Amino acid sequence: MIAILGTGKMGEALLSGLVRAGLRPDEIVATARRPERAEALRERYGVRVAGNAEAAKLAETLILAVKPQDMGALLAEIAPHVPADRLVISVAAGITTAFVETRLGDGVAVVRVMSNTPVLVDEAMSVISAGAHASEEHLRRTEALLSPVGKVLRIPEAQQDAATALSGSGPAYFFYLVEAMVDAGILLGMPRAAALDMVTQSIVGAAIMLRDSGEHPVILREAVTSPGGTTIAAIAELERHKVRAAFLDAIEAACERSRRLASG
Ligand SMILES: NC(=O)C1=CN([C@@H]2O[C@H](COP(=O)(O)OP(=O)(O)OC[C@H]3O[C@@H](n4cnc5c(N)ncnc54)[C@H](OP(=O)(O)O)[C@@H]3O)[C@@H](O)[C@H]2O)C=CC1
Ligand SMILES: O=C(O)[C@@H]1CCC=N1
Repeated sequence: MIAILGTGKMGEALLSGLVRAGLRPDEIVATARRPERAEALRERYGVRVAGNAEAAKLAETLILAVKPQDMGALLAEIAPHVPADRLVISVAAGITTAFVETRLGDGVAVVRVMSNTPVLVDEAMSVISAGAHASEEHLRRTEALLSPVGKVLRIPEAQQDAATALSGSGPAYFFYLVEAMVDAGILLGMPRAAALDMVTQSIVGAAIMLRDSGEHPVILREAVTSPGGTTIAAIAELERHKVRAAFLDAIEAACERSRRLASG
């Protein structure tokens, strides 16, 4: 039995992925703070819903998916009900494995995960790190849960905040970029729906080329950039507006925020 504690956006994305991957709904128990939310999850997926303490007792694997600010309260609530042989997977930004271990005690195995919302389309990027008591087997169990919904990479825990800033938040940067490009299309008099189609297909095509060609992004960009042409006119403006520097600063800020999240 797998429990998802705090089934909001990320918890539900993971839950739907587990169901798509073939887990039976009766092998999953979900918890939520509001009864109407729990009821909606039960109706949508046929999973069992329960309180946190009951779910912690029932499941061998617990996925903690509350916001970082709510993690202390959740751990205090479940600590008396988590036997030492459980695997506890935390997907919260900024929450260290030590934070969870200290509150659950007794050598419980903790794996820290940073995934992202493309889990909804089985294209997640999930990075995982073992806590002090998590073994190779615990990492394998975590990989088995996450690999049906995307790519999984093991990283040292010291890199988790950087990964949160890059791939955890990453999809938001691309959506933001799409919004901006569609607005540019509107500025040029393009209908919104057509502009969105053009930008979406361009980003999908570019992403697949990046993933499947094995080429460096610089090579792929240079192939689009004709001497004296349109692309270099646009790139010159992006450079003039320091867009590259803005990305460096933005992702550094996200990493710094991740580091501070556990303290509220
Ligand atoms: N969204 C994303 O792209 C990503 C999020 N994450 C991480 O996932 C976690 C959740 O984020 P997200 O899904 O966006 O946030 P949400 O607010 O959508 O989900 C958190 C859920 O937990 C519920 N909750 C809070 N406290 C409790 C409790 N004590 N018992 C049961 N349920 C509780 C909340 O209930 P209520 O609705 O009543 O507040 C809410 O539904 C965060 O830690 C975040 O860092 C990681 C990667 C990507
Ligand atoms: O914005 C956040 O804090 C969460 C973590 C990574 C993506 N969303």
